[in-house]
Amino acid sequence: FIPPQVRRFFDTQLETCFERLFRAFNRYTHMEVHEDVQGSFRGNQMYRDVEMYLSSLERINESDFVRIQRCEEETSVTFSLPPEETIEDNFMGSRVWWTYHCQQNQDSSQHSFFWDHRGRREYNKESRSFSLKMLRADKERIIKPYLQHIICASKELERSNTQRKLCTNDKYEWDEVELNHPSTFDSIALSPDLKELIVRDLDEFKCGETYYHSVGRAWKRGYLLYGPPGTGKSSLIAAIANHLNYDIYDLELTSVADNTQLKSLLTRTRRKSIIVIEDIDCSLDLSNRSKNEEGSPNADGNVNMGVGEHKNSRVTLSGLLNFTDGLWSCCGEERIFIFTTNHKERLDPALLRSGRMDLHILLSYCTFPAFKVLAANYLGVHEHALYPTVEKAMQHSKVTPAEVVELLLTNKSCVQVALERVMAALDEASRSRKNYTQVGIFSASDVDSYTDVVSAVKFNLSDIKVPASSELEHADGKSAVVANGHGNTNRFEVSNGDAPNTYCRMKKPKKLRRLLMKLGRS
Ligand SMILES: Nc1ncnc2c1ncn2[C@@H]1O[C@H](COP(=O)(O)OP(=O)(O)OP(=O)(O)O)[C@@H](O)[C@H]1O
Ligand SMILES: [Mg+2]
Repeated sequence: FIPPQVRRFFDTQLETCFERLFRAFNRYTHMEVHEDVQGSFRGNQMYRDVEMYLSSLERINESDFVRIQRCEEETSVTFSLPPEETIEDNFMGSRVWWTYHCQQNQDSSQHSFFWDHRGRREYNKESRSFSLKMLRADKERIIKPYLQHIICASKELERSNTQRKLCTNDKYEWDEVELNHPSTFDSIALSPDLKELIVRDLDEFKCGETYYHSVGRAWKRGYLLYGPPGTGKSSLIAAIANHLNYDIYDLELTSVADNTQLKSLLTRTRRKSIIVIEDIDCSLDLSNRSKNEEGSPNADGNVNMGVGEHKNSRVTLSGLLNFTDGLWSCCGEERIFIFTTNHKERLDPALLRSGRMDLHILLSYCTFPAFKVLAANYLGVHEHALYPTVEKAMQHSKVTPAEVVELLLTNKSCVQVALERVMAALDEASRSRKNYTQVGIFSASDVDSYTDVVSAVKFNLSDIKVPASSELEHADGKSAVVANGHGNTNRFEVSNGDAPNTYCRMKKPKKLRRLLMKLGRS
């Protein structure tokens, strides 16, 4: 007998009342994440994030019911929830529960569709969703950071599932190959303190997004790796890339024509990447910013900054500085710059300052702890009767890890022989260090390549600058001889256009002088 309008009014009122009553007693709140989004072909990204995040939770393995799947070409299996199963998660001290729902769509007009890999329209006959349950009291505090945490975790998981790249530049383009370098922090021989320092620094950097932004800095870090050849600089770069799961951009500065090209290349690097410039002192004349900026105009009115064999390159030091810590450094986030060199003293202080090269890492000759790592990796031995002798020899003598590796590798079938070979190499190195002096010969014809020493020789003999710890032995307006005390070759060669600087090791400097005079005459 009640008219429908009145009934409807009471119905809704009653419903609202019951709802309020029910909510007042319900401690939990629920949220839903559906796979499909109306009007979007690409579906709900948050659904995919949740799906990936939940499959990574360790607790999923402990569930009574789980789905196991493996895609073609994948080596690992993934776990997921079957319909109506619930999994618990903890975040910021609170518990939350996720349940997976899957319903058959009865009405075909409700079928959403997606495009398959052949570009065909496929219909979803199921509607899938996750529901999230948490305490009402926790909602305001945790919901935003929790969802953000899921997004970050799923991005990281997606990234770790995709193949990393090693890219190198060809003028404006990056060419990519798969990065499969096996070097890791376990395989690389470094002193334990140094290893710990680097790993800690990398981990802090990786989790430092909020911190970097809060202090107003671009989220990037610079490392300078320096030291003699064969001490593991390139291997360390690969280990860093493997540790962080980043791509490597190996920037070949000598094939970059100018700063515009450099800008174009660097702005097209992806985030989570390491930008490497190997042997930076050889890539370009980066020793002096003021000298570069005042470079002499060439025929087409441009300033030619390159030297020696790289005359075509017009990348300037300031162009590079701008990217490493300047206005352009904020283009692209989460990037690490790594420069390597065998001669740190040749680099401009502007390049070395904190903010550009934040950490200067010296990779030097093999120390005993580093040797033990190599011996464990290559020979599988952790202790040996010869170890104390090797340790003692290493305090007085220098061999590079590359030399040690070679000896261990070629004698891996017999530990005793391998260790004896290493001892012999140490012995040889210590004897030759006592007897020889290394000299560098710089020819006047190579005035472009070795500007500091050579142009001084050519133009003003009294102005010759030699690197610290080196000694000028001889200068005659055509060539200069500089001795620096540690040698790595016992050949004697006279420099020419193809070999602009040549080092030789001589037992008797007097004999060298006589030889030079003879060469001068001929
Ligand atoms: N610290 C190290 N730990 C393990 N292996 C090393 C180490 N240093 C060198 N090696 C071995 O020696 C070889 C040469 O090392 P790497 O190319 O990393 O040296 P580098 O310092 O980059 O030399 P260069 O200055 O000539 O480029 C590598 O194949 C690697 O196996
Ligand atoms: Mg190298």
